[in-house]
Amino acid sequence: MTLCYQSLMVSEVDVDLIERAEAWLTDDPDPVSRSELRELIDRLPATTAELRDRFAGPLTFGTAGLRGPLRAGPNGMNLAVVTQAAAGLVTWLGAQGGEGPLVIGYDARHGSREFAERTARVATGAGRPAMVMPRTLPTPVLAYAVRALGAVAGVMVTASHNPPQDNGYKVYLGEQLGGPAGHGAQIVPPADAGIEAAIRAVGSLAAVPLGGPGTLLDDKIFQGYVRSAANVLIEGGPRELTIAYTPMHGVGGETVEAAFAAAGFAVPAVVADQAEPDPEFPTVAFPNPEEPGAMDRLLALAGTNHADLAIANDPDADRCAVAIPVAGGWRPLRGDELGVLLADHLIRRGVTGTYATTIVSSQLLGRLCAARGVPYAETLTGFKWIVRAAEELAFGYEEALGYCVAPAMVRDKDGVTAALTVAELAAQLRAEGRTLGDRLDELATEFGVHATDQLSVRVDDLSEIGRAMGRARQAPPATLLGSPVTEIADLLPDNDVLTFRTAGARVVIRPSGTEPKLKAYLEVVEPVAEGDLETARSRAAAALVSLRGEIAATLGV
Ligand SMILES: O=P([O-])(O)O[C@H]1O[C@H](COP(=O)(O)O)[C@@H](O)[C@H](O)[C@H]1O
Ligand SMILES: [Mg+2]
Repeated sequence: MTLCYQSLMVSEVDVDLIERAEAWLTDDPDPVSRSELRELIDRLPATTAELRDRFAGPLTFGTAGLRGPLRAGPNGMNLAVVTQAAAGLVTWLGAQGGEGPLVIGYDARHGSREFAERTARVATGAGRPAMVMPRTLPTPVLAYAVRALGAVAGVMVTASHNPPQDNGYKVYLGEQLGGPAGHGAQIVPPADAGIEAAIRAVGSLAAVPLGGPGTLLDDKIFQGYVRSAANVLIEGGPRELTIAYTPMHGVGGETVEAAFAAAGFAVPAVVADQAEPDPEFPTVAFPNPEEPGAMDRLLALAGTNHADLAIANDPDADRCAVAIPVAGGWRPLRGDELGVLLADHLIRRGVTGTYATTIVSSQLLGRLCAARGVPYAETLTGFKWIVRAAEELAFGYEEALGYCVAPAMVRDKDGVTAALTVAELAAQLRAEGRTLGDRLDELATEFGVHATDQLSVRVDDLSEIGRAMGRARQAPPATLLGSPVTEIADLLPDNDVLTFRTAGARVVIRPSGTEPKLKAYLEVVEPVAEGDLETARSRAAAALVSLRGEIAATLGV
């Protein structure tokens, strides 16, 4: 290859970079990506940093699959990367002796459908049957389909709640390769590393055979999901409830409406300008119900309608956020609050099996389970771990607004069945003249106020996260909120997770596996003296504010 790019200014490293970029470009099946890279090369050295970033490494399976910005090169989501990922996946499935079809779903993001179709053609090209979802549908419908269709594996093209410029690739295994607890769950080690190795071993993309489009699934899969979702609830229970809902410009709307109708609820009022899928997510800064302001339109609608409950899904509808009416407005529940409400509800309903959450979620679930004598388990962050906590899983949740209320139906978090179950609980309480807030008060009085918060730092430069973690490791706090730190637990080298504990507080710090963010999960526990919940709540709230400041100082952020 002749290199003539302003040779005086191009260093040795850049020569290597240009060679890699040229090689990738030549093999890239997408003309738009090719011209994007060509332009970056042509504009060197001004584009050195950008080009380096594009080739900094391949995307890897993080907390929830491959995820990254839509852009050309190995460190982005594009047709070349998807072709390679699909080819690696089907090779690995074959090498493992996996039998059965690959089922493929997609959300409404830019590129999602094209990536799903490409995945199907790579599968059929390798002789593996492919089944493609009939239209844009929620992630939990794909996770359901992996189980319901006896698939060898599943792929969901989605970047969930990430910004519009991102996309991603979630991979699920069927029972044969995933085992009973991993049947229809997202991949974990060693499968993820095995698949990554197979992806790296894919040679020229031009040599990857492309077959037909696979089988387009009909509406039966959707109807099957809706029926099963409605069956998660107790038939004939109270259904009187006014609900406001938003799919947040994502794909949850149709499924939620159908599931609520099938379960006997009145169809929720939907935020009109967020009802249809829109890859630009035009009315929200980030389409993530955890982000400030994302639920504003929902809460306005809930207020106008005098709703009992406001529910939001994230754009791929595997998360569920809930807000409840309080004096003078609406209060979004934290994931930990809804998690313990749902667990408490299922325990009362007599649902047996293990109740699970993650090490970054509230400690209240463990205390509730101990008091009620039900099995409890804790796992690393991510639903791929939660659902494997036990084969006989009753329920799993994580603080990041994820809930699995029906593990025999969907072995992943499911924002639709979670919405139905919280509606069932709210309707039941309403029939008794009580509210979700009342149940939270009872639980806090019994177990103490478990107040949680998250310090989340978004970075432009990923190395900032490593530096902040380094500072916390080198100079951990001796005290927090005036109490001695009694335990420092570091999960390195296996997991980049650091925990500090005092008598009344716990802090867990880790980098996000899905976004360029550092996350510190804060919890303070404040006993309720003589039934004075208000005092305990305000103490806990003040303590959280101080703890946030102390941890920010420890991290230097
Ligand atoms: O994006 P989703 O809705 O699929 O959610 C994904 O990301 C969340 C945040 O992960 P992290 O803290 O590593 O960014 C995880 O808790 C969740 O289990 C995972 O499925
Ligand atoms: Mg999601």
